[in-house]
Amino acid sequence: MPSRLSDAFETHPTFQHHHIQNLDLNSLQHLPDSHAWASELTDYSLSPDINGLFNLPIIDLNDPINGPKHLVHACKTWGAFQIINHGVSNQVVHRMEAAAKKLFSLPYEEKLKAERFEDGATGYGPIRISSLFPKRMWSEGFTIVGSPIQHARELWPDNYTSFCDVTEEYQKEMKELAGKLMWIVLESLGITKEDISWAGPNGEFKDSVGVLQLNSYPICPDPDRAIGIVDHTDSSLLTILHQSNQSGLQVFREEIGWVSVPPVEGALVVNIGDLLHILSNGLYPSVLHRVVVNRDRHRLSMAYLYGPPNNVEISPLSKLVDHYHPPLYRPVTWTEYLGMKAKLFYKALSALRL
Ligand SMILES: C=C1C[C@]23C[C@H]1CC[C@H]2[C@@]12CCC[C@@](C)(C(=O)O1)[C@H]2[C@@H]3C(=O)O
Ligand SMILES: O=C(O)CCC(=O)C(=O)O
Ligand SMILES: [Fe+2]
Repeated sequence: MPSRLSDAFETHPTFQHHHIQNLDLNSLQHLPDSHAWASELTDYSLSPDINGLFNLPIIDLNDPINGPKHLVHACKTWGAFQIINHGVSNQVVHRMEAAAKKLFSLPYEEKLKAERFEDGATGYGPIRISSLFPKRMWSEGFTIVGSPIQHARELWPDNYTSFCDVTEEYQKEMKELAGKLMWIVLESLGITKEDISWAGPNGEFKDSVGVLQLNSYPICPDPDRAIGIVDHTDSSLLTILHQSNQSGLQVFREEIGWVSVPPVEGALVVNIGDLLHILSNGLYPSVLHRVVVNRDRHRLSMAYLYGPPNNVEISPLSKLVDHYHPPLYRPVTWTEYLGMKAKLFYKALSALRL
């Protein structure tokens, strides 16, 4: 039985296709065939005037009256929302953003020194799911599970501590906010601290695990035929996302389509992931989202994927289950679920259906 999150990466390595070469996206004048997706991908974006009719709800965490009301609606219909007054200082976010920019603007050969291994968790490279697709995505990633010290040493032998300090500070802030958000979301379902033993005696989610995913989307010579990150749901309980001041993120709404989420200065985007979908017995479904790229401006994002402690089995909360609402999913640990996702991808959640 795997017990650490990184075991999921060792037991389920994702192999890169031999026929797709590693390319430095930042230097390409034309879209190579390896990155050219069928054009139906980006065709489905809403036109700007229609998109303006559908706005991802913005929730003020300091508003005890309207906040919770908007939250329930957002969780049920969008699977995502933006938050303001979240308590994370702008400085911390901007320090992390600057560190990420510094990393991605290194020469390609330098970045490869910090490459993520096929069976590893931390490091530079295409996102983990990219090997499941015949085409490459127009993005570079840097995944951080725990401390990035070994990889930072490769990149900046004489000055690796500053990158580590900034990520540590950011992860700490994110973990605290994620715990806070968990209770806001859970309380909206009528769940209290007694209902979740793994949250710890004070409900502080001390042993919960977070993964920091930095994403860079270089300027793209042919954005209509490329995709930054293909449509997916996150495996997390919830994900806290900072997007730099450049649009690109889209969330899928049934009967509407792909809605763009314009960046709001100082706001963070929250996505519901598959594990919260399971925990809420499907009441709060995980959100399908993707990233489109553009011709003029580089884009950066930082996603904090928050999950339960390793070894904790997530299953529909008993308070949400009764004779009329039978449990829809069988119990699963995050590690086990990541392994399923690496094999089944879109079908991973339904494979857990009872
Ligand atoms: C703990 C996680 C969760 C991962 C895999 C692993 C490390 C990085 C996460 C992401 C981040 C980018 C999208 C995604 C789909 C990907 O390819 O890598 C995510 C995936 C998941 O949510 O399933
Ligand atoms: O870049 C973004 O806005 C989204 C990134 C994302 O979906 C992820 O890292 O899981
Ligand atoms: Fe995502």
